[in-house]
Amino acid sequence: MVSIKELHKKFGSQVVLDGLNLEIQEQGIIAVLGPNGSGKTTLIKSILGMVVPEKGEIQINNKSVLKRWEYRQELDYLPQIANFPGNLKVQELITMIKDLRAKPARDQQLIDFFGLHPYLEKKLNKLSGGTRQKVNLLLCFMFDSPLIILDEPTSGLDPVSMLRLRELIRNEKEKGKTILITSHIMSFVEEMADRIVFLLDGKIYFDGDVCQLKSSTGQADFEHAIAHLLSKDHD
Ligand SMILES: Nc1ncnc2c1ncn2[C@@H]1O[C@H](COP(=O)(O)OP(=O)(O)OP(=O)(O)O)[C@@H](O)[C@H]1O
Repeated sequence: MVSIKELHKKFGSQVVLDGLNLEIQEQGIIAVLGPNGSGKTTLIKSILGMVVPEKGEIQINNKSVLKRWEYRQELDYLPQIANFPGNLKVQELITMIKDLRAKPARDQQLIDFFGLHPYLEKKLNKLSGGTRQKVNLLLCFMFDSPLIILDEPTSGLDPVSMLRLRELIRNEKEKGKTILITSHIMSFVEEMADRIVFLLDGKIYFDGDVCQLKSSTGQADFEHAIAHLLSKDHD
């Protein structure tokens, strides 16, 4: 589904991606982890065509994505920070995104699911951070694309909403989708991820499941295993 070969990206003199290779051919949940600034968002934005790499190749469904935008119709994206105009009302935003994408949408179902009815006529800049995130999740999940990319989906959510999000992601996985997630919430990653991809020094430093991560780092619990990988950053 996603094939990335020898991807290089610099910002000025700062090398962020340094010949990164990644193959995602399976369905399920893939967590992209790494220290702050390791390039997770840059990798995601490269897949989306929002960051243009200097070198390398990204293919989705065996087609190169560079300067071809149609493939975006087949993916749903939750940005880390969504900057919509603050004076738009929630319902106006939902309608605008539906008009732009022109695909069938299950907005009503997700409005019920996240309890967003009381906020539909409120302006975005009047919402709490968590409610705004629920709106962002609705915008992402209301279309039915086979590839879903979630940059920090848990951001600002209370425990009940976190449970809802887990349920939503699991349902999408059961439909046979591929879901790429970045998160700093390790309990969430441990519970949800089928595969962990850990970025360090512009490359994939670890690629495997939670059990393999624990055994390869010699750590019994997940947070310590991740901390062990992070400590390599300072060697
Ligand atoms: N548009 C840009 N211009 C200049 N530098 C950038 C730009 N985008 C990202 N960077 C730099 O590239 C590096 C990687 O950033 P990126 O956001 O991909 O990291 P990340 O792994 O997602 O970090 P975090 O865990 O903090 O979200 C950082 O040092 C960042 O400052």
